[in-house]
Amino acid sequence: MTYLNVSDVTLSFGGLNALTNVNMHIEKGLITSIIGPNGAGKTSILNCISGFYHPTKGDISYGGKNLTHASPHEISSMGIARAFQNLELFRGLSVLDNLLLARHSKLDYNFFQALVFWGKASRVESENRAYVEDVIDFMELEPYRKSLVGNLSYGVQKKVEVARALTLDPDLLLLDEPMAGMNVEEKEDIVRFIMDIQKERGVTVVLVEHDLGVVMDISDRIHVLDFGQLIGSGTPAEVAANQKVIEAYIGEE
Ligand SMILES: Nc1ncnc2c1ncn2[C@@H]1O[C@H](COP(=O)(O)OP(=O)(O)OP(=O)(O)O)[C@@H](O)[C@H]1O
Repeated sequence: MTYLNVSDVTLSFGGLNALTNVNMHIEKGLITSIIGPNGAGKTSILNCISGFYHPTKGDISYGGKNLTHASPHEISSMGIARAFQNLELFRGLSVLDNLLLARHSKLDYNFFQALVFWGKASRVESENRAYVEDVIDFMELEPYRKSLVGNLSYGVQKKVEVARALTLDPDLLLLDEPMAGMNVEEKEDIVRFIMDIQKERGVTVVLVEHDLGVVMDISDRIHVLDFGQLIGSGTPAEVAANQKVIEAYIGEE
C-alpha cells in the first residue's frame, strides 16, 4: 500500500537541479532505503518530505494529504519525524532534557494552563514524561539519561538523535545517515534498533545510508538516486541486479 508518494519532484537551486522528475512510492510498514553516490540528492529528497525545502515542481502526498508546501512543524504534526545527519541535539542539556524538549513540541495545552500547571496541563505533562521514559527504555539509554549530550560518544549521540525523533511518536521516521562515523559495534547496535522500531513500534522507516551492506541486509525496498534522478527501485535483489545502479556505483570508484 502506497503511503508516501513523491510525484515528479524537481528541486532546483539556481541552475542546478538537485532532483529531477523523481517519482518514489514508500509503502507503509516497510524499511525503505534511499541510496546513491555523493551529491545524488538523497538529503534533498528528505528535506522535501520533511518540509525544509519545497519542490520547485511536483507533489508529495502522505496518507492521502498533500504536504508539498507544508512547513516542517505541520509535517511533524502529521506523524513524520526526522533524525538528522548532523545532530540536532542541545549538547549542554542532558539526554532526558533533550527528549523532553522534543516531546514538548507535541503538547496541546495553552500557555495559561501551562503557567498554572494544572488540570489538563499536568495530565499531559505526566503522559509526556511517561512517553519519554518509554523511549529511553526502548533505546537502552538508561545509563545516559542524566549525562550531558556533549559528553557522550558520537555513537551514543547518534542513538539519542534517533530517540529524539521517536519521542514525537511518528508513523513515519526519516533517518539521514544514522550510522555515519560509527564503528562496527555501534553500527550493529543501531541496525538492531532500526529493525525493532519497525517491528515492535510499527513505524515505517525511510533510511538514507551509505553502508550498502547494511542497506541490503535490512531494507524491504530500495530507491537509487544518481545526479538527482531515480535510476532504480525495487527489492534489494532487484536493485543489485540493475545495470544502471551497478554502473553508477562503479563510476563512483
Ligand atoms: N541548499 C543548497 N543550495 C545549493 N545546492 C544544494 C543545496 N542543497 C543541496 N544542494 C546540491 O544538490 C545536490 C544534491 O545534494 P544532496 O545533499 O541532496 O546529496 P546527497 O545524495 O545527500 O549527498 P551526500 O551523500 O554527500 O550527503 C548537490 O549537488 C548539492 O551540492
